[in-house]
Amino acid sequence: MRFVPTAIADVVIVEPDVFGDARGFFLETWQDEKFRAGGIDVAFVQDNHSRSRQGILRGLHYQLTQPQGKLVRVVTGSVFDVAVDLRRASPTFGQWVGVELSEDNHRMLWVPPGFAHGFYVLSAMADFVYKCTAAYAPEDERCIRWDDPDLAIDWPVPAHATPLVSEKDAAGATFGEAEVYP
Ligand SMILES: Cc1cn([C@H]2C[C@H](O)[C@@H](COP(=O)(O)OP(=O)(O)O[C@H]3O[C@@H](C)C(=O)[C@@H](O)[C@H]3O)O2)c(=O)[nH]c1=O
Repeated sequence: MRFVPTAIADVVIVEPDVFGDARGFFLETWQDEKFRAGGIDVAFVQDNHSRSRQGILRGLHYQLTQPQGKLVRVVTGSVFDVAVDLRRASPTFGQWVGVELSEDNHRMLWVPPGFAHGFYVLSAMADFVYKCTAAYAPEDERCIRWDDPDLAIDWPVPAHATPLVSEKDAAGATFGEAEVYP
């Protein structure tokens, strides 16, 4: 299990050991002691699974007073996954990291509390699964537009294509007007 730092401290790529054999493969997706040793010392209270078609973009989501840390991965297909630092006191406030997660690279991304999160589906279909450190609280949920010009996220969207987003996500706030963390 490797814990690979990203350009934003606290956002970590996790590369599990994948044990392939004649039957297929085996990997650990969570192991308390190993993740703690890797700096991810948290307790999870909810697991989620979403399925999306190619071109779908979900995000950028966060919960304001009940922030969720998320350990995210892809079990079918591939996505471009993004975490945005919304901690005003952070030296990387307003910066983002993007990582391709796929069924082939088996990578996970640790998105700590204090970040907005979203992903764009690169494959025909993607099954996205993740663990959360706080329960879903719809009244606490906030959304920043994926294409906010100040964030300037370099989504790998093909020329002349526009990501497909939910009505809720299309109505997201700008980064400038969004409520953020201290
Ligand atoms: C997120 C969530 C949604 N739902 C319901 C509400 C709604 O009817 C339906 C779809 O919800 P949404 O449109 O918010 O789903 P979705 O756009 O997939 O929301 C997710 O996006 C990614 C990027 C994240 O980071 C997650 O934390 C979460 O916000 O599922 C739950 O019951 N529990 C949950 O934890």
